[in-house]
Amino acid sequence: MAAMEASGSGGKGQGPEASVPYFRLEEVGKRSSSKEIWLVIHGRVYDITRFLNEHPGEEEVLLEQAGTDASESFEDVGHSSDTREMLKQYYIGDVHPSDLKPEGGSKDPSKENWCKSCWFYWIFPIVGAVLLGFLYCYYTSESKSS
Ligand code: HEM
Repeated sequence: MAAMEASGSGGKGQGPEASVPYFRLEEVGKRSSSKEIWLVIHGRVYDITRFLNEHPGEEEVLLEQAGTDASESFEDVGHSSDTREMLKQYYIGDVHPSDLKPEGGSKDPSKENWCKSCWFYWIFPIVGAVLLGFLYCYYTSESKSS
C-alpha cells in the first residue's frame, strides 16, 4: 500500500476510536472494482467488498460510488441508524488529513458565502445608475421648462 500512512497500530476492523491507518484519496480511488471496493463516508474509509452483493440498494449504486467520497449519496438515500451502526464493521481507517475537505461541500466555504451574496455587489451599482439617470432626466427637463 504505497499511499497508506499508518497513524498507529494499523489494525483493521476496529472502531474509529482506536488508532487507525490513514489512506490517501488516491489510494481509495484504486479500490473501485467489484473485486475490491472502498468508499469514503464523512472522512472515514470503508472496505465494503464483502457487502457488495448484499446491499439492499443494489450493487450498481455502490460500484458507481466506488473509490470516491460517497458521503452525499449515502445521506441522500436517508440510510437508517441501523445501517450507520452497520458501517462500523467495514471501517478500515481515516482519510489522510491533507485530503480532507470541509464537510458540507467541496467548495471553499468563504467562496460559497461570497457567491450567495454576490448579487449584493452588482445590484447596488445598477440601481444607483438607474436612479442617477432619472435624476439627470428630471433636472434637465426642469431646467428646460423654466
Ligand atoms: C458502505 C456503505 C453502505 C452501506 C453499508 C449501505 C447499506 C444499506 C442498507 C442496510 C440499506 C437498507 C436499509 C436502509 O435503507 O438503511 C440500504 C439501502 C439503500 N442504499 Fe445503501 N448502503 C451503503 C451505501 C450506499 C450508497 C453510497 C448508495 C448510493 C446511492 C446507497 C444506496 C441505497 C439505496 C438506493 C437504498 C434503498 C433501497 C430500497 O429502499 O429499495 N447505499 N443501504
